[in-house]
Amino acid sequence: MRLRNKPWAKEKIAAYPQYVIPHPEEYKGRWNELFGNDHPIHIEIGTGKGKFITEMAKANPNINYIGIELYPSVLVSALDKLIANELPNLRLLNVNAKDLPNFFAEGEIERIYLNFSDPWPKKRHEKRRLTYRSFLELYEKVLVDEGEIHFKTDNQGFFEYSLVSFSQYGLVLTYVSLDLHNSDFEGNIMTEYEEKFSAKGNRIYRCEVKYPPKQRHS
Ligand SMILES: C[S@@+](CC[C@H](N)C(=O)[O-])C[C@H]1O[C@@H](n2cnc3c(N)ncnc32)[C@H](O)[C@@H]1O
Repeated sequence: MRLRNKPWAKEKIAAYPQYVIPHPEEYKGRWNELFGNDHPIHIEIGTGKGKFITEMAKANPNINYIGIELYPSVLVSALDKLIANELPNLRLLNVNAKDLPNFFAEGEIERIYLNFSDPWPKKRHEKRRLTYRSFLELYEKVLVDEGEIHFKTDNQGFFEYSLVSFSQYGLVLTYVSLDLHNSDFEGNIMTEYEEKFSAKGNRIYRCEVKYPPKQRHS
């Protein structure tokens, strides 16, 4: 995707190492030193242009947020929002989620947000879906005991697939809405894709799942 890898985007990201952390592996196990506190860390995978994570960070100063996005040309919009807001509890990473355990220690993350992840509808692309089993394994490596995934999408097929994938992995469903914008869920923060799809009249699906307690060794 040449369009998504424009050099100007990489240059802009490189100019703000205080916001888009250039070598995140150096902070593995000590992200709270970077934030300067022991607040819980929530990450969004596929943060896109950053509306959700920026608004979440503004609304919840006692939670540290990290937005993870693969494409520099998309992440620059999230960076612009962070520059404009100077939020001490938000940082961005220009990395691939498949490398998460290189950047975070076991139990370092409390919650993962997956918002409007690419559905990859073709069966042969199943392994690329961010709710595929191998990703659930990666998330488990970095999450706290009984860590959570909060997931929303407008794609019914992808939502149903993800519920099955979560269940087969042993995750416990703690919340589900089959029509988020017509539910009693309070405090929803819309993402860029959510605004676009709901304006078209698409229904939004949302769920929360948590990992079962980790095995304790005596
Ligand atoms: C459909 S967009 C949704 C963006 C945003 N969450 C929203 O709701 O507006 C999905 C985003 O996930 C990013 N993405 C997909 N796979 C990823 C991965 N393995 N690691 C990091 N980002 C990824 C894509 O580059 C894209 O920006």
